[in-house]
Amino acid sequence: MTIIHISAECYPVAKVGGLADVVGALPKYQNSPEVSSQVIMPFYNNKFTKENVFNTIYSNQISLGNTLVNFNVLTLKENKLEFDTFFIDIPELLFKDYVYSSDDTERFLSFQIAVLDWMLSWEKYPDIIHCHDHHTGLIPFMLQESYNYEAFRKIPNILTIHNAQYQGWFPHLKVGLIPPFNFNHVGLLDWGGTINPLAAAIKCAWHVTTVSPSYMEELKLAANGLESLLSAESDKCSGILNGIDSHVWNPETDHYIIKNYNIKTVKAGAEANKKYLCDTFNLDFEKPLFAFIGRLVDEKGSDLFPEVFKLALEKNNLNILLLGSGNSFVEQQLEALKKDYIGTYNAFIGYDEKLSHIIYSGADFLLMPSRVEPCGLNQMYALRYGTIPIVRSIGGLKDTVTDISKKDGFGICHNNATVLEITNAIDRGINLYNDQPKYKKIRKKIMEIDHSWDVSAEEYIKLYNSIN
Ligand SMILES: Nc1ncnc2c1ncn2[C@@H]1O[C@H](COP(=O)(O)OP(=O)(O)O[C@H]2O[C@H](CO)[C@@H](O)[C@H](O)[C@H]2O)[C@@H](O)[C@H]1O
Repeated sequence: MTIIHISAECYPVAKVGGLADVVGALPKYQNSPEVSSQVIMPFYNNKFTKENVFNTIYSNQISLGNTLVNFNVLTLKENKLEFDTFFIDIPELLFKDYVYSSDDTERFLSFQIAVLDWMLSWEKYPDIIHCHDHHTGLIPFMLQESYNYEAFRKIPNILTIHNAQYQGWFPHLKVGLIPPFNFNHVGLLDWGGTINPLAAAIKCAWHVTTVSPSYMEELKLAANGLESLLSAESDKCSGILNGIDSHVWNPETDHYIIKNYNIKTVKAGAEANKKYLCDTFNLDFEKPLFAFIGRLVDEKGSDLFPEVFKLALEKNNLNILLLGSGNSFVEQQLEALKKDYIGTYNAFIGYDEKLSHIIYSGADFLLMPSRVEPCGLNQMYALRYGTIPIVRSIGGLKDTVTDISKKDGFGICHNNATVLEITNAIDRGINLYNDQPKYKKIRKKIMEIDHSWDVSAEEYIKLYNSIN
C-alpha cells in the first residue's frame, strides 16, 4: 500500500506547530514491508533546505487561472528522514523564509495543483491520499470534481483536521484559480457565502478524522461555523488520538537536553536540566518551576497568563518560565512582567526547538489551560519527560490526562479556562510539589505511560483498509 501524506509542515523540515510533529512521525510508524508512507510538502527557504542538497526529479508548469507557474519536484540527495519526502518547489510563491503568510490562497492552491499534476505523470498511482488541514483541503474537491484529475476518482482520500479554527477562506471571485470543474457543483466549495477549503474537504473526502475522539464530538458543538456540517457528515467522521515520536522525544537519548535520563535516573537528570534553566533564566532552583510552551493565541488561553502569573508570583512560592510567540499585545504584557518578578519569572518570546526540549525535561509542571485543544502534544511530551501536566479538560487533553484526585490519576485538571481555575490548579501543583514522596511517585508513573505512535498508526491503516 502506498500512502501519500500532503501537508504544509513536516518536522524536521518545516515546523510552526504540532502539525509538523504529526506529519514528521506518522509515516515512520506506518512504514513496513507492506506499506510505503510518503510525504509531499512545499519547498521553503529555511534552515533545513539550506543545509541539505536536493535533486530535481520533475519540472513542469501549472495553470493558476490564466497564469502559468513553473514548478519543480525535488528529493533529498541523502535522505536522513525515515520516509520518502518530495518537495514542491514553486520559486515565486513557496520558496520563502516563512510557512504561512497573507497570500496563502495562491501559495497553497498552486502547491495542491502542482502535487496533483505531478501525480498524473506517475506510472502507478497511490493507494491512499491523506490530506492535512485546510492548506490541502481543495485536494479532495479536485479529486472528485476537476476534469483534469478524472484518473484519480477511485483513489480513497482522507482529511485529518488538526485545527478547525483555521479554514483557508477566500472569495468566490478567485474561483477561477481552481482547475476546471463541473460548475453545477460549485456549492461544494461554499460555506457561508465564501469559498471554504476546510468545508469543501469535509464534504468531499471519503473519510474525515480529528486528532482526538473528544475533539470530534466538541466540533459538532463548536467548530468556528462548521458545526452543522460536521454533524451532517458524522457518519464518515472519527477521532484518532495523535501519538508522539518516541525516538525524537526520549529523555534517554535527546541530544538537545543538558543531561539525559530515564525512569531510574530521573531525579538527577531532571535536576540538571532545571539547574540549567534556573541559571540561564535567573530563577530560583529551590522553588517549583511551572512552564508554558506554545503559540500565544486565545485558543491556548495565553491571554489569561499576565493576570494568572501576577496572582501566582505574588505568593513568591514558585517560578514561571514561558516560551512562545504570537499575539503581540500578550507578548508585550509578558515581557513587561519580567521587571516585577526578577528571580522567579522569565519569558523567551520566540521559537526555540532546543529550549523547548530542555523545558520539558527541567520544568516541574507544564501549564496548558487551552480553550480549544484538538489533541495537544505538549502534555504527552511532558509526561514522557516526567513533568506533570496541568491542563484544562478539553479535546485531547481530556483524553490523555487524568486528575490526581481520581483512581490512577497523574495530572492536574480544571474544567474552565479562567484566571481563578488556573491559579487554583497552580496552587494544587504547589501542594503536590511540597509532598515530595507523592510528587516523585507520580513523576515515575507518568514516564511509563506509552503514547508512542504504534497504536494510532495502526488505527489509520485499519481505516484506510476499511474505505478502500
Ligand atoms: N515557541 C516555541 N518554541 C519551540 N517549540 C514550540 C514553540 N511553540 C510551540 N512549539 C512546539 O510546537 C508543538 C505544538 O504542538 P501542539 O500540539 O500543542 O500545537 P498546535 O496548536 O500547533 O497544533 C495543532 O495540531 C496538533 C497536531 O495534530 C494538535 O496536537 C493540536 O491540538 C492542534 O492545535 C510542540 O512540539 C511544541 O513543543
